[in-house]
Amino acid sequence: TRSTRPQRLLKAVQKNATRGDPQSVISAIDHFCRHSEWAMNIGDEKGTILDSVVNELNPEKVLELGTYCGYSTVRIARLLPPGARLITLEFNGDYAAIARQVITWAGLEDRVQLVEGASEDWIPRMKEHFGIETFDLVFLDHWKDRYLPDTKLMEDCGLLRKGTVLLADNVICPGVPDYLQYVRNSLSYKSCYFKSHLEYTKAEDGLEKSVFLG
Ligand SMILES: CCCNc1ncnc2c1ncn2[C@@H]1O[C@H](/C=C/CNC(=O)c2cc(-c3ccc(F)cc3)cc(O)c2O)[C@@H](O)[C@H]1O
Ligand SMILES: [Mg+2]
Repeated sequence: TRSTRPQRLLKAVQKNATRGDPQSVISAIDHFCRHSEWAMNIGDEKGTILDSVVNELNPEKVLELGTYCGYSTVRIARLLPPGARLITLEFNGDYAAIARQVITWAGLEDRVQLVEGASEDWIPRMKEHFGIETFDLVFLDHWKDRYLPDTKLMEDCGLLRKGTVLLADNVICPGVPDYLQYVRNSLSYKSCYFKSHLEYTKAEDGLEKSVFLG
């Protein structure tokens, strides 16, 4: 049967990227998505905004919701100090299998914990299962109608501390209106919008950075 797009993306990484070189993995995926097949990675333009937020925060504990093929996982993990940890949640087994191989090709498996499961099942288990008290950074890039319920769940589970940053992809395209309204109007967040473009296109999209005020 025909291969899937994530399988073809992985092949492109294994063909064009150097093992242990995260930047070459990022470039190989961006080249594949620009010249072969579009895929819903954050991409190079929004990716540089993600990079700047990670570099500014220097986070020890990072949570990613929605791994997909592991592109943003590699972007984040490559900037983390060796002692830091990135937990990424992915409930589609096929995507998780691809992402594991992309992360390993980049040589970042020691900093990344990919959990195959749904965010709503695993957010409540972060403390007892991973010994995580609070996160320094959360990157939201999963189903758009899940950003708001999962944010409220993280609040309820005490996973956010004063200063925790939520960074959300796609706040314009496909859009997350209920989430945006919440973080922009809640007294518990200081929110700002980083205007950019939908990955590999000229369409407008952007990231919303929201600091939890406790
Ligand atoms: C139980 C559901 C909620 N919990 C979840 N827990 C764990 N993983 C979850 C997940 N939801 C979804 N996922 C996974 O996240 C990923 C989903 C991402 C959804 N992203 C998008 O729809 C998206 C879509 C676009 C897009 C934009 C324009 C367009 F014309 C077409 C698509 C661009 C993006 O950057 C996107 O991120 C998948 O790998 C999925 O299996
Ligand atoms: Mg996205």
